[in-house]
Amino acid sequence: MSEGVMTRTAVEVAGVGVNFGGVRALNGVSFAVEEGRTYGFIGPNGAGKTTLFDVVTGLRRPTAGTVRLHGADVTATGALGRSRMGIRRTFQRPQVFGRLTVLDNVLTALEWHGGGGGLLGDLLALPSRRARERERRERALAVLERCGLASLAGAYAADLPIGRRRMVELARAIADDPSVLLLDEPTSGLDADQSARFAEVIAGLDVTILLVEHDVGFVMDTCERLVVLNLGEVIAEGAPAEIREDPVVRSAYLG
Ligand SMILES: Nc1ncnc2c1ncn2[C@@H]1O[C@H](COP(=O)(O)OP(=O)(O)OP(=O)(O)O)[C@@H](O)[C@H]1O
Repeated sequence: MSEGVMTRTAVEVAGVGVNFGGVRALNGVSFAVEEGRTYGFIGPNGAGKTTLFDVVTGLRRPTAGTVRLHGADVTATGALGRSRMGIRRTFQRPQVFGRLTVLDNVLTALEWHGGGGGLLGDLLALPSRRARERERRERALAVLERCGLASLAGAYAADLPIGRRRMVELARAIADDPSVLLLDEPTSGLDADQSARFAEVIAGLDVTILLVEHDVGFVMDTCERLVVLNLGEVIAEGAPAEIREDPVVRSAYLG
């Protein structure tokens, strides 16, 4: 980023804490992710990465601290409200609608934008309604193409192996141009080709990305900045090359 160019913050977490009974899953966690950047969150099992994603997406209310999305304080805003602000997420275990086809999984993401005319529009099969449906379908098919899923459009999501289900989940998450995308262990269960495709798809998006990943090679290649968590606290933040050399990170995580 050249000097004088204004950068805006997409996600800002300040002093966040989460307690589960006696367990401090997060403690005093702070960081800010600039718009359009890709940040990786790494750390050993139980470091608090998924809990942090739950806090950012509104699935869990922190016991301390604040969360800002595009500058607005959303600490008290639920997951649906944050979703309306353009935040999307994929999960450690891919969440797809197993009884829907791959195409319908993606269409569900576009459905809520409204089709014009409501129920009456459906009953009367208004031309505006049909045009809108066609537009959505084309858009969904384009996303499937981009994710290498075009030939599977008619397959039921439940019948797909995990790598494909991950791609379906990604396709659904990016279908309506989110502003912030959180990916929880996106390459888990993917083979090398699928991981490369995944990296290619997300590199082509105009979106702020936060990703949790155990595949250190993938993280180092994909992310512009890394935040390292250990026992619920941020122990380092920096560019991948700096993190690789950080002695504290090496002893806690990289070995
Ligand atoms: N619902 C819960 N109830 C009680 N403790 C929990 C709950 N969820 C997480 N924890 C605890 O909080 C800590 C952080 O867990 P979290 O799943 O966020 O870590 P993580 O970094 O995502 O781990 P992993 O890499 O294994 O997915 C752990 O000690 C975990 O056991």
